[in-house]
Amino acid sequence: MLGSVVVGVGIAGSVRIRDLLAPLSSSAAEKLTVKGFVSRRTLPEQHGVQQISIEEALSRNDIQVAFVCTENSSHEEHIRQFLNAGKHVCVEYPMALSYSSAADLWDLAQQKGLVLHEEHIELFTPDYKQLKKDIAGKKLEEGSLHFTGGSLKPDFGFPSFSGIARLTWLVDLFGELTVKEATLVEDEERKYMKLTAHFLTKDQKPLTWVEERGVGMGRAKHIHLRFDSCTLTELPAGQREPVGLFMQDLVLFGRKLQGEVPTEELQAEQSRILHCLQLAENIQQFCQSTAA
Ligand SMILES: NC(=O)C1=CN([C@@H]2O[C@H](COP(=O)(O)OP(=O)(O)OC[C@H]3O[C@@H](n4cnc5c(N)ncnc54)[C@H](O)[C@@H]3O)[C@@H](O)[C@H]2O)C=CC1
Ligand SMILES: C=CC1=C(C)/C(=C/c2[nH]c(/C=C3N=C(/C=C4\NC(=O)C(C)=C4C=C)C(C)=C\3CCC(=O)O)c(CCC(=O)O)c2C)NC1=O
Repeated sequence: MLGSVVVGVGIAGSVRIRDLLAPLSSSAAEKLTVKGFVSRRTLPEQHGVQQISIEEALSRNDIQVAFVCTENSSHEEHIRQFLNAGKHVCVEYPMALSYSSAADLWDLAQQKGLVLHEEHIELFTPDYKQLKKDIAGKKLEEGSLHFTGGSLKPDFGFPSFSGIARLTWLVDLFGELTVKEATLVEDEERKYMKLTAHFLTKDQKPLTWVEERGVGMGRAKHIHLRFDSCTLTELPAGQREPVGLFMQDLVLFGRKLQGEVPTEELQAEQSRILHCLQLAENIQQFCQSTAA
């Protein structure tokens, strides 16, 4: 059994505590237990789990794993602390707010012989799984993905990083991309922002990503994907699954801890994650150079 600590008790951290207390039976998630949680606030017990200090979490021998569920701006620092203390880390996406930080963290995990796992629940959603099946083997001519959602606090980072899940979809579906242009429109008073990024695929086909957030905007994704044989204008509705998204991620992390995930799969995942973070950084640079 591996003892774990959950750092940051917001939406994601609370789900992690709940899932660790009731792991999917007969899965690798059952190898994890929860020993405590860390928060900047003083909180009561969460489902019988007690608050501990970060120092205790870092030093206790019965804690071998940390779940980093805080705002994005503090992920890097928390990951570094726990890896340096010899603990495996599962972090909610994005692992860092720059490409070079992420690459450094990965080197550190490798040096220490520890698992560093970045959660990507967007790849487990029924709609995504169905979309991926539906377009398998088709040749993209051009496409767009438009996300809308409520406004985020500033410590979630530049929108190409907080929206890394949309980039992950595009890269997982269409392979490596090149950023051609990106712009950001912001209205701080209205807490509104719209990021538009233009990419080319390896086959030189154009793809557009729009990430739009504002107070009261509903969480939604709109697609327009034109292939050689057909055009998709709506996300397919996938079959709802009995196992929750964060639980599916927990099982994957558990399998990594057990050494059950093949090296090629780990390497492909790491390349995808680093490529997405590189794209996020390129987008940020484009936006900042046009803003200057
Ligand atoms: N909510 C969701 O469905 C999903 C969230 N994520 C990721 O999960 C992470 C957290 O997001 P949410 O839970 O939605 O945000 P949230 O705002 O609900 O929670 C963040 C929590 O971390 C706490 N925190 C911040 N700094 C801390 C520190 N130094 N020590 C201890 N606690 C600290 C805050 O008080 C807050 O409760 C983000 O990285 C996000 O990208 C990823 C996928 C889905
Ligand atoms: C209701 C308020 C609500 C909040 C505050 C919320 C926050 C929230 N959801 C996220 C992702 C996500 N959130 C969900 C799904 C949910 N997440 C949930 O909290 C709930 C109730 C669902 C409903 C099933 C999914 C699937 C992702 C992954 C990215 C995606 O595919 O959109 C993220 C990470 C950044 C991002 O990708 O946008 C945040 C901060 N989600 C919400 O729905």
